[in-house]
Amino acid sequence: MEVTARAPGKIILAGEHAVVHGYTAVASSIDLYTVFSIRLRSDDDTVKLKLNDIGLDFSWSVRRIKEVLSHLGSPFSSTPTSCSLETIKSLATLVDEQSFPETKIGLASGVYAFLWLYTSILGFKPATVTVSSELPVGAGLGSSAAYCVSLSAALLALSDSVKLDVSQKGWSTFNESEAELVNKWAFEGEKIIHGKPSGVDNSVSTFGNVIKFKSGVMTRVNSNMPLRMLITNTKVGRDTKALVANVSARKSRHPDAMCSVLNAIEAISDEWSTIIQSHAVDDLYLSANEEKLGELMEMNQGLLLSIGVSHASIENVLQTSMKYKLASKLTGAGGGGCVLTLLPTHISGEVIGKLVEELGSFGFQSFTAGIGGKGVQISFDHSS
Ligand SMILES: Nc1ncnc2c1ncn2[C@@H]1O[C@H](COP(=O)(O)OP(=O)(O)OP(=O)(O)O)[C@@H](O)[C@H]1O
Ligand SMILES: C[C@@](O)(CCO)CC(=O)[O-]
Ligand SMILES: [Mg+2]
Repeated sequence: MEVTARAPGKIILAGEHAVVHGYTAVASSIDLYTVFSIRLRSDDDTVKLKLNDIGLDFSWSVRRIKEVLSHLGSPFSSTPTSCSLETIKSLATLVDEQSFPETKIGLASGVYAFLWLYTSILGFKPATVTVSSELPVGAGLGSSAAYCVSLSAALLALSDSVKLDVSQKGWSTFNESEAELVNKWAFEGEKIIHGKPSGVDNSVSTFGNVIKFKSGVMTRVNSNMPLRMLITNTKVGRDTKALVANVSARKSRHPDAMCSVLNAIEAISDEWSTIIQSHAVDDLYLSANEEKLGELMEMNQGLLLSIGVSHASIENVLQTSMKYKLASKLTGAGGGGCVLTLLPTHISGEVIGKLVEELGSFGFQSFTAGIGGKGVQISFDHSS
């Protein structure tokens, strides 16, 4: 039997970085998914990992993984546990033995997260594991969270901690407490990749839709607005862990100024969630609200610039969209990656086409995605 789990990426509508420091953010899932498939094997004694998006394959013998990790007493699938620094060093040994290419070394933490979640949840069972994603990796759309959530979901589906109806056909969802367990394990994986994640990305990937997130607590937001965003990938590579660490360093150098900025960001997030929950009584009301959201995005972007996470490529997208009187902000950790441009209902397809073309002339890639769909889902294939 093969188990497949898929988890969505996300956009942060307001509040990235501030949320790491206990201030509110608002985020939404998007209909682009990361998919993990796991097939347990009895004919082989290896754990094989195929990372299709980054073109890397790994194969560890179960004996070797046990040698390095069995003292930890795994599996402990019902008790999400943090990976210690010492264990990360052991995981690095397992990865180094497979001669990780130097040029892709930034991606190694994802493999550490895989090994940690795999052995903690399933123990030492041979399997072939494959991942592929519709999300750009490391571009602000929550690829790391979608990776950790879909992996945790597939592993838990094979563990004793979750009892699913494996005869179900097609995609099915977890119940609330199972989803909570998936989310907690995914957070442990995110910690290995990010260093200090707030938990917003794994929560929105697990539960889907629009959420508000503050100090580790998620609140569902019932959005009543037809939101449309153009997502532009500047294709400038960046690393969430480094950007989050830089903001923390700036906060310790300028605690008062940073506190004011982060409070201002929280006010923007709160206003965002109030506006999208309100019911538009007519077109005039809707376009007034769209205008307000555009202004909030401009203000949020200005504050993100002030905390040092914008980038020349992001500013380029802002300037270009401004020519079309459209508001934009970075999404996710910034430093490159993706930018959101609000597409109000009145804007014509022709204008959007021109903007996309102009952004394309800089080498950027723009696309739209469905906003606010389902969270993590699971399916079982008995055909082999
Ligand atoms: N499909 C994938 N295959 C392999 N590794 C992945 C995949 N998706 C994510 N990763 C891991 O996640 C890391 C990227 O995470 P990072 O947090 O830097 O960016 P992001 O999650 O896309 O953006 P943000 O956190 O700003 O939303 C990669 O370096 C890799 O370790
Ligand atoms: C930059 C950040 O706020 C959002 C990344 O999508 C980090 C986090 O919340 O973990
Ligand atoms: Mg991430």
